[in-house]
Amino acid sequence: MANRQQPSPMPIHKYGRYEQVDIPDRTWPGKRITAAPRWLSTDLRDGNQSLIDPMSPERKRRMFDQLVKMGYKEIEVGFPASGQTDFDFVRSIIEEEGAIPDDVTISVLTQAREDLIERTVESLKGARRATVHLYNATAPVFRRVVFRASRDDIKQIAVDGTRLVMEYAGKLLGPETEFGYQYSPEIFTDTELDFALEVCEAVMDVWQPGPDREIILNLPATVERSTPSTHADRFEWMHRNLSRREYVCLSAHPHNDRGTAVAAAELALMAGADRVEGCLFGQGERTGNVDLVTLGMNLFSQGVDPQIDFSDIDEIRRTWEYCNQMEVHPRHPYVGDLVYTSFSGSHQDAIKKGFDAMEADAAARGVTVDDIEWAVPYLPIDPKDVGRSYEAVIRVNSQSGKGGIAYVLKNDHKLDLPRRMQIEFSRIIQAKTDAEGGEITPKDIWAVFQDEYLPNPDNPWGRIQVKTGQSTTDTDGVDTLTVEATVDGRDTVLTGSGNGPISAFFDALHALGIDVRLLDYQEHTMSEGASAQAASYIECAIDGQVLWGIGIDANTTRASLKAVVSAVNRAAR
Ligand SMILES: CC(=O)SCCNC(=O)CCNC(=O)[C@H](O)C(C)(C)COP(=O)(O)OP(=O)(O)OC[C@H]1O[C@@H](n2cnc3c(N)ncnc32)[C@H](O)[C@@H]1OP(=O)(O)O
Ligand SMILES: CC(C)C(=O)C(=O)O
Ligand SMILES: [Mg+2]
Repeated sequence: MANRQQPSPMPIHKYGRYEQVDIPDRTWPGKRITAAPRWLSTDLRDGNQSLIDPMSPERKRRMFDQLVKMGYKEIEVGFPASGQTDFDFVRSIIEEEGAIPDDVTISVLTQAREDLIERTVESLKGARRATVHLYNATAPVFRRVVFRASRDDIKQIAVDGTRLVMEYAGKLLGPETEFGYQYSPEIFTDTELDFALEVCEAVMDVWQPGPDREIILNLPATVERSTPSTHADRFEWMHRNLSRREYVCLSAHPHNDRGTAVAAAELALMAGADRVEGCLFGQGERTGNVDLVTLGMNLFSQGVDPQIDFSDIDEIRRTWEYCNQMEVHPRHPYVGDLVYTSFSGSHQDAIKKGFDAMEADAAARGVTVDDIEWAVPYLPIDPKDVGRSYEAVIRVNSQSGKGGIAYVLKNDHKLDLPRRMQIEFSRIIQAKTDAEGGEITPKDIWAVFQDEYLPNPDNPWGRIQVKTGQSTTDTDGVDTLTVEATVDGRDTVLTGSGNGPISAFFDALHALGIDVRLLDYQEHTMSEGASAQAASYIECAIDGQVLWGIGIDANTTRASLKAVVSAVNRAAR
């Protein structure tokens, strides 16, 4: 197979490759995620620190309440030593009775510097459950460029930091606080694995994890620099090699620099991680942290409970947009304006068939569509489950086909057009979208449909308007029909006979010189109850043309006569 790509002028010599992990008996590729991990939202820390205008206390509070409402039990609420705003925010939620539910742990981040650690621990006084999260970068470039220090010096920063956290927690926090500890070897993804392990072990030697004394070891992809598979290999390696593993909560913190943070988080879970840190809608430094909404919804779409409530995704999004002063992209998974919308014909056709099949399957089993497995093509989840309506599912433009248009008519107007009529009407819409470009709204589709097939009260047209019709059947089964109508503007009484009302009407129309032959006829009720309307569809050959007509009436005979008139009027239009 030929590949005609040519070398580019890009300066590729500037970049090295990431290290692969020698782990030939890796197990993660065969694993599945069958339960939700522990989640930590870092919207108020990693998310907040990357905003042009960090959240005001009021915005922070809105975001915090939203996260609690959704069900997050671990929330990183800030970097209290960064300044008064974060410190005061942490104090405000601790001091306000009931602001932090008893089962929610708040967490705060600090560098491994004594003055910062003291201030950080101080911010947590009186908290019910709190974790201090300490980090220092461990990767070679950071050792050389940022800290200008050896491996041992870097390990010592982590060890000393851990000891200081414990000392200040002992001094400043009372017994009312269930105190936890988290350590992150920042830039884990570029750190030599043996060194990352060495630092984590040294930190554990200080913290002494054991029964009822876990340690959270968070291995951040501070800058995402490898494929998700290598990220997973690194997690599996740490998972296998860490001592005291049963007391370690192994946590992933993927960033999205290569656009694969979600995959990296999922593969890390398959490789042994217990917990994921991220932000709603992928907010965070540079390209963002891993998107907690996508991760949670990915689980949901596989029938795994994310243990987070996404049922009103638009409310979550509105709060997020207000707090971050940013907008969610229209293509953002599960939430963007366009993600449950299909414009293209073959997609719309499949979606319509999918909805129809769901209804039929549910009816056959005597249950509702919500009781059976979701199986609508092109829609990975039921939009209703996140509070979206079906209205936007199908939108029509020049890329659309009959299925989409038929879906709009069925969904909005309860008209289930026969297949050949769908084709006929879609050509009419196609001509309009080709001529005018852009999207045609459901309202416009309906206006075109009414004008084309139904007596349009705003713009009446056509040779014939039926007023009343009466048929009688004699003992031989011959129907005689009398129709009061306006023909070419004059009131007229038409009569005819045949083996049913439709053929009797055709007979009457022959008297006007109209040659009609029936090709197909279908009808259905549009609603239930006393005021139920019926829709009749008729396909006729009229003076050499093949055309559809539709009639809507509470009486099925009148509906069929109107359908004939619709087709006849169209033939003469
Ligand atoms: C990957 C991440 O997201 S990490 C979190 C990053 N978030 C933030 O930084 C937001 C909050 N930070 C801040 O407000 C400020 O950085 C402060 C108040 C904490 C500290 O400010 P400053 O005292 O001015 O220090 P600055 O931020 O410039 O830090 C640089 C110094 O800290 C050292 N340092 C950086 N990280 C760490 C660490 N984790 N532990 C110990 N020392 C560290 C650097 O080597 C440098 O030291 P040097 O001055 O001796 O060269
Ligand atoms: C502080 C750490 C966990 C971090 O945000 C990162 O490394 O990305
Ligand atoms: Mg981060």
